[in-house]
Amino acid sequence: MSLSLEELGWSEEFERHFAAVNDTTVVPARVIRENRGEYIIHTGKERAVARLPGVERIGKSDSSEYPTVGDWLAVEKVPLSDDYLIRELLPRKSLFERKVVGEATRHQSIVANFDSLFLVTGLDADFNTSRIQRYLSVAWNSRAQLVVILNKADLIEELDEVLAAVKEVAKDVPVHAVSAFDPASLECLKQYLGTGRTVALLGSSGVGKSSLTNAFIGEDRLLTQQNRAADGKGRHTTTWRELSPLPGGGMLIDLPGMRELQLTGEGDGVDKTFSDIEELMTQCKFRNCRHEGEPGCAIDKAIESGDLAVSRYKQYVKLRNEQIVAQERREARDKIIAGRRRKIAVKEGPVKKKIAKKRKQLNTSRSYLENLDD
Ligand SMILES: Nc1nc2c(ncn2[C@@H]2O[C@H](COP(=O)(O)OP(=O)(O)OP(=O)(O)O)[C@@H](O)[C@H]2O)c(=O)[nH]1
Ligand SMILES: [Zn+2]
Repeated sequence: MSLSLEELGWSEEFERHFAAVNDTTVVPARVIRENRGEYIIHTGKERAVARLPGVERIGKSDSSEYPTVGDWLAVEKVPLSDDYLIRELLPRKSLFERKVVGEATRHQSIVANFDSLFLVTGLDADFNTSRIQRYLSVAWNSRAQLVVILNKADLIEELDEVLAAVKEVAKDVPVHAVSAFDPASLECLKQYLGTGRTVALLGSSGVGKSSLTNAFIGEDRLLTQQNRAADGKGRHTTTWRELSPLPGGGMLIDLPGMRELQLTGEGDGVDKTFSDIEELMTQCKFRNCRHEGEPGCAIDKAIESGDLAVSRYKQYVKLRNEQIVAQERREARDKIIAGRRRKIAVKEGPVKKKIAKKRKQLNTSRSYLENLDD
């Protein structure tokens, strides 16, 4: 299938980056799928396979240095072959990464260069606002427009109540209640789509991402592509994820369902998701306030007056603590890597001090929190 570069999401920004590569043997291409180090790209003219040169396949300290779905590349045709060689990874305008399951600190890039990230949850028995807060915290610094999507709106009666509760935690992030089975309800999402725009869907397994994708792409087309992907290399793919063009313009990708999204300790947006609480903390009378009922504690006062919900505060402390632990692990790992690279001892003092300081700021003890009534 032929698609113009603009339809694939090309823009002046990438044009500039591409021009800087300054190599007449390369053409631009977008990664639409990744398969264990093999990339399916689209050049605007054709779909093809692209690979990294042998020497670059290993040895990068962070996986975000490798191309991922959504990336724009400068690629060069391999002589006497249909394949391409990856010459350059163009700078990204947005990136979403997550922690690799089972490994404390390694990151995995998931998708790049998307304009909007749909954080999808289902309005069924599993629904809770804490998960939305977690998703917002993890995704905040992806540099894309975040949108909270409440799917399965057909299942509940007290929709207004739930919407109000979600808007409360989402602050300035738009919230839409939809049903994948009701096309009219999806109209409100068209504003994020259209030619050149890329949308990524993120959410736990079962929230209805595939159903939404089907609704946007059109079931027939998705099935056709799925078959092609499965038989293309004779491989069966269990997790389906490919950047797909939409009939109405724009590109969409359904990210694999994740059980629990974890903070990475770098660039997390807990502070931004809970900016009201961070702001309050600066107003406590004592700079080293533990927020455990000390005189002049602004948190205490806000809880008392009902301006701050205890549940919101508890969720904040939980996510911040998680972030600090992730950060410690990350810093320890970075130190080991740096030490190995330079083969010299790394001074630990300053890092430890920094962590100790951060810890102190969040000293509200577990027992104190547990005794606060929601
Ligand atoms: N009532 C209702 N059910 C829905 C809606 N959207 C999806 N479902 C159902 O929810 C279940 C899960 O939907 P999927 O689209 O497979 O969910 P998913 O998020 O893609 O799940 P994974 O593929 O595991 O990541 C299916 O039984 C769907 O039929 C909706 O808007 N309303
Ligand atoms: Zn305080």
